[in-house]
Amino acid sequence: MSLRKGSKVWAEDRDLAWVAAEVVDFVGDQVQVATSSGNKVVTLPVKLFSRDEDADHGGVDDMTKLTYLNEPGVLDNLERRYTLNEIYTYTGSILIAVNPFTRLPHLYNAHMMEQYKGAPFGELSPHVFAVADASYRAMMKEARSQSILVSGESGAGKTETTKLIMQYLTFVGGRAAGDDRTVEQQVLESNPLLEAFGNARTVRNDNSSRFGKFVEIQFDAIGKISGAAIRTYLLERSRVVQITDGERNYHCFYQLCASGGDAEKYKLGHPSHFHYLNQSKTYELDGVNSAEEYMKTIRAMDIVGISHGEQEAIFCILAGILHLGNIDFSPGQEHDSSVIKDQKSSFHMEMAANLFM
Ligand SMILES: Nc1ncnc2c1ncn2[C@@H]1O[C@H](COP(=O)(O)OP(=O)(O)OP(=O)(O)O)[C@@H](O)[C@H]1O
Repeated sequence: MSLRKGSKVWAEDRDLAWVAAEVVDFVGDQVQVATSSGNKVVTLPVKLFSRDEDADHGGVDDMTKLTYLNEPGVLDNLERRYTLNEIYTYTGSILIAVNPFTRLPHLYNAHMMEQYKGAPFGELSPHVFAVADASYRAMMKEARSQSILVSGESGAGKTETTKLIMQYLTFVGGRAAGDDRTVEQQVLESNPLLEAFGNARTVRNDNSSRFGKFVEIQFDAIGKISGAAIRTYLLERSRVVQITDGERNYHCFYQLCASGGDAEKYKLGHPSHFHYLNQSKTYELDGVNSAEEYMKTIRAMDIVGISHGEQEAIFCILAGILHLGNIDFSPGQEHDSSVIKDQKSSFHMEMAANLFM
């Protein structure tokens, strides 16, 4: 990059990451810049990046249209768009989504899905439906499987984005609604189910997926959904027995504790009574009712075809785990031996043993 007095640049900033600046002088092999925040900074030329002073106020919808494709330019463009609630931006065929942390229902309704259906990629505003549609069309045209990779740091919005992609694909590949247990309904209901058993509150995300997943949706020759398979990877198992303050165990445990009759049946109560849940004092999630979530989990199990017998077996295991966590031991008479500590521990041991039978 060739610099001269008056060159518009981006300079590093400890608080803002990057700040707009202008070259005012040269000091030996260093450059002095005046930043938009009113500071004068002396730095090496390699630490400065060209800045487009005439950048569109609202940003550009594809990063490839930026005059200078550098990190500060990209971040500035995303910020300009985000301020206007434009959370999606392309970089060629890649879609960048910035988490809005607020519901934007107008972006995802049936009307929007209809709009993106069959529209050439890039013709409409950047959108996750456009990516899903492009892969659906490519599959139909080339008769070959397509993959969509969703990546980002924790809390970036991968789970929500994946659900939107699945929603769109079931929209374009669904059949006229019949009963509740169509393949597309089963595909969609797999989400609340996986989230109940594999998602938990972390310090970064109230609904953090603690596993990876590969979702496969199969289509027939005319583009209708014919089947689906979901493979999960690397569930964070240690969370079942150990959680840090501010975080939670898997949602399913709190749901079962709030289930009313079922909780009584398994001799459960408030999460604060169970060691595997009370290591953290966070029991509730903002805007989430565990009893209602329990009903949703049961409904999802029904729809994906988990029998009532299997459901009961699953809940017995969950309750058994909670009881198991409440068993305490104390040193026994013999060297290196242990005995059940007290009546309470005996009760939980008996419960766990019965539930695991
Ligand atoms: N498109 C969106 N519209 C509205 N809210 C969103 C959107 N994407 C993400 N969010 C919000 O951000 C939260 C975190 O998103 P999400 O769980 O999808 O992140 P993630 O990348 O899957 O995180 P993790 O890796 O921890 O599982 C969601 O619970 C939701 O509140």
